[in-house]
Amino acid sequence: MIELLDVCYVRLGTKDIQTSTDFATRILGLEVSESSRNSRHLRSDERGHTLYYHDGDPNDHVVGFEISSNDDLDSAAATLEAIGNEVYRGTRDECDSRHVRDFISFREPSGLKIELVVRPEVLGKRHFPSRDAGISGFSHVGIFSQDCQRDEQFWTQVCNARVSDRIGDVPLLRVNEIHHTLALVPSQRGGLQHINHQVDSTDDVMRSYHLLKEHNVPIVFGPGRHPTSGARFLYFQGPDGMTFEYSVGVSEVDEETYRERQFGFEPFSLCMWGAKSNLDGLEN
Ligand SMILES: O=C(O)c1cccc(O)c1O
Ligand SMILES: [Fe+2]
Repeated sequence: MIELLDVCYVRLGTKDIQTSTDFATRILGLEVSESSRNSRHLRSDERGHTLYYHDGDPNDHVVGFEISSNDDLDSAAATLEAIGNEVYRGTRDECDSRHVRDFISFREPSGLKIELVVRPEVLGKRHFPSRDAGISGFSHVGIFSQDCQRDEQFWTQVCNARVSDRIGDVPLLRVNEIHHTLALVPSQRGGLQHINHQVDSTDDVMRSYHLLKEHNVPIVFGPGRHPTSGARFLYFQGPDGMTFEYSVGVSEVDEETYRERQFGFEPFSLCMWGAKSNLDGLEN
């Protein structure tokens, strides 16, 4: 079994690196930690980077997960190859550009590229974002799934993820004590559905709601509250059509006593305040 410790970064291609950087710093509230002609590393917490933009195809998405050691990386590679996945080992240069000791990559069943990473860099220097959005860190991703039941099996049976809740057949999956690190959202396509950052307070969610509207950033869903994790949330659209979420108050799970719950596939399962969802794959 592959043991995922946490999600550690997202890598996104973009047709316009400057527009994407401006959005990430001036609107979303991240900090540029490294910059080259065709790429930006962006910080949201103590980690060296949690989002990476590079010149390229906006449909090129990668999600990185941390695992604990090189031994675990070798056994993960063997596990994935044994079930028919092609596994790629990162070169020294590729590891250096990610600020990780080692990584492998493969494609999950719906086609999204996943990197399993050992020893991602943490910085002693305090995170100092360019806009005070109240971000406390990168927390979870939604990924599109062409077959939620098949993909849930992959994540739970190969990668040791656990189901915290299901909304219809949409599983919210945890890899540690946080309610979910991964959500599988039905779609014909693969790739990333949304990128979540936690903020400090409901005030931060509401302050951003007004700021985003002032800047004509499309609001996709919210403000609202998820009955599943308990988080107050706001979803909005960033560059290249990517959806970003701010949320606060996501619950933690006691592994010994928690039992997964089944929510109906209906609007109040997504928002207990009654907001209507325009989320791709979760419209109501
Ligand atoms: O936080 C949640 O519970 C949640 C539920 C549905 C979809 C999401 O993106 C979520 O973050
Ligand atoms: Fe989310």
